[in-house]
Amino acid sequence: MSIAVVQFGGSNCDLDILHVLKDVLGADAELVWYKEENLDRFDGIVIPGGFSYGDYLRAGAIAARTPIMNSVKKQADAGKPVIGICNGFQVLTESGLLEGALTTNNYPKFRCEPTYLRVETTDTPFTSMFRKGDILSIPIAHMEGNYYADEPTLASLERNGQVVFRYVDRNGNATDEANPNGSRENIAGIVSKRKNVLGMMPHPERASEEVLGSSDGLKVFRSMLEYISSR
Ligand SMILES: NC(=O)CC[C@H](N)C(=O)O
Repeated sequence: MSIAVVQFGGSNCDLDILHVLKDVLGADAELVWYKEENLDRFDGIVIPGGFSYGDYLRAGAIAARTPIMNSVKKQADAGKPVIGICNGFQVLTESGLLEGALTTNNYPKFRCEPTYLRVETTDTPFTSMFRKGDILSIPIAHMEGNYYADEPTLASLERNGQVVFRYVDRNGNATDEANPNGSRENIAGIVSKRKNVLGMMPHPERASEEVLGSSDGLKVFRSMLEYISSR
């Protein structure tokens, strides 16, 4: 089993993801440069956070048009699991692999802070090891993390069980105060209709070891690895 960690010019969470996959979880993973056009040899893909191409135009807009994204789409169509974290989530919406868009935070500054997330569904390759309603402590670090989708899209995401994480307070309530960026319905992460593509703004790789203050994010990667083994 091998996981591809995609690298664009300006990615900056790539090595953190690699560390978690290889050193913390003992998985086989490697960095793959954005010019790569064939990802057939990989069983899963992670698109890490960062500032790909300086966030010019819109965060993720240029990365979405690089050669590797055609191969990411091909692998997603084949049912392989794909996770986009923060800038990776932005790349996935810009590529059309996920619905909606990430817009500028309602308070238009870069925000880097711990958040609480509620697990809304365990019926995905990325959350099977959680329990529904689990409250996780996972930090955010972004300026364009304000999730937007129109009403019909929000309704269908809800109906299909595609909303995976919501921003909540420490008691698990999805209040306005707990929403760090103005995301519609406190949405912090969604999956594709087929559920094998996850986008989330918070950084599970920054909450994957106790020494970092939380290891709540680790089960996202462990769930993905288990899903790959069971395919
Ligand atoms: N940490 C990140 O991936 C940041 C994402 C993006 N550059 C933003 O600020 O919105």
